[in-house]
Amino acid sequence: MAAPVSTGVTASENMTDSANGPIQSPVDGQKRPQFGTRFLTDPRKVFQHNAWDNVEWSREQEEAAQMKVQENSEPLPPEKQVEFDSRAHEYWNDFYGIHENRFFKDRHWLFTEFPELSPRWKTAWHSKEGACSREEPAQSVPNLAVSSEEAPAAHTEKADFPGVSASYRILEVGCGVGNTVFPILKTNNDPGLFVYCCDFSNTAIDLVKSNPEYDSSRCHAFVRDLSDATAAYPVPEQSLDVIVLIFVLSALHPDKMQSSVSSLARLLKPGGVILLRDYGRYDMAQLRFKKGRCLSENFYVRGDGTRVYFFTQDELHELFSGAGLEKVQNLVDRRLQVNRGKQLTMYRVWVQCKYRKTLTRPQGDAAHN
Ligand SMILES: C[S@@+](CC[C@H](N)C(=O)[O-])C[C@H]1O[C@@H](n2cnc3c(N)ncnc32)[C@H](O)[C@@H]1O
Repeated sequence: MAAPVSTGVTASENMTDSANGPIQSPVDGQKRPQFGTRFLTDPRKVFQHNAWDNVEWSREQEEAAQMKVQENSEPLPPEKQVEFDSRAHEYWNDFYGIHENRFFKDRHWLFTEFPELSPRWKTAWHSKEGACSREEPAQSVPNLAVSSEEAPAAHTEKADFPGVSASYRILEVGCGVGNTVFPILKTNNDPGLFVYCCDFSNTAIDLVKSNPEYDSSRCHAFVRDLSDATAAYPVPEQSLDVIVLIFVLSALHPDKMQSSVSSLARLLKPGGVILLRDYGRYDMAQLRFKKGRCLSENFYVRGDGTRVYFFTQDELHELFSGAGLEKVQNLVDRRLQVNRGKQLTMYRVWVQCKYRKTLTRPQGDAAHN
């Protein structure tokens, strides 16, 4: 079944439901309790529901997608590429100027998929598989990560460090207007929590700061270009427990992804994790790009000037392991969305990753054995 084709894709069309579709996949043996309830076993019944979980792709479907991408892989000329790169933040400013905070919806899946954002979560390293343990309450878990006091203040003076007394620090990069940040602040009432969030769109950050739920005693929003690996963050290296990347890495030029991920990895405490959810290869949004929108392989510019890359699991693994992080989770989430009225089928593909900074265990610490 072919994905529907539209003309003149803009960020708003292209990203509809991108982050809101429930996630299901039993990949990696991870238990994912909320999702995975509806499987399409009889293709004749496809229009009986709005969505199907964990959809298998046939080889023919994969090959057809590959061919469609191939047909539309002629890159735009270099001067256009440079313009889209140098003015990237302006295109996003325009996007938020138009949509303000009405576009991206809050995510109900956030805490089931990423319990690291929930209250009482601590970076824990003692589960048998070596993966983060979501069940362990904070009190029973040795917090092996270095504290902010011990962490080297590489980029910032301690006096300038918002949230210096916090015991759990989350940074969201590419936070937009706060559709992840505000649910975290609302749901996670841990008094030790501090949330940093940044975006290179100053329009988006102004909207975050003007939100009545913005509380500067618990949160610090700032403008920052992720792709500028030399620019400073207002936190010391090795001071963050969690970094969240939701549909943002895909907006960067592929050449800048590795240095960007590596600069983020330096901010993580040993034991800290990067959580990512982003577009997967052959997602409907990729297949519906028209000719003349391709920038380089699997990288496109939308009608409104914003850009998007479509990842494979392997590429993300390379990026995170290239930054010295180890895999906790790397899965692909394939979902079939159905427009019953128009009898359209839409194959969505997302990738979800958790990568952590290896813990360097202090010598002679029995708690770690
Ligand atoms: C698809 S939106 C996702 C927004 C938000 N994470 C969400 O899911 O609601 C991508 C966001 O990344 C931001 N962004 C794109 N490139 C960026 C960069 N180089 N540095 C920082 N933010 C960037 C955009 O301004 C936009 O807010």
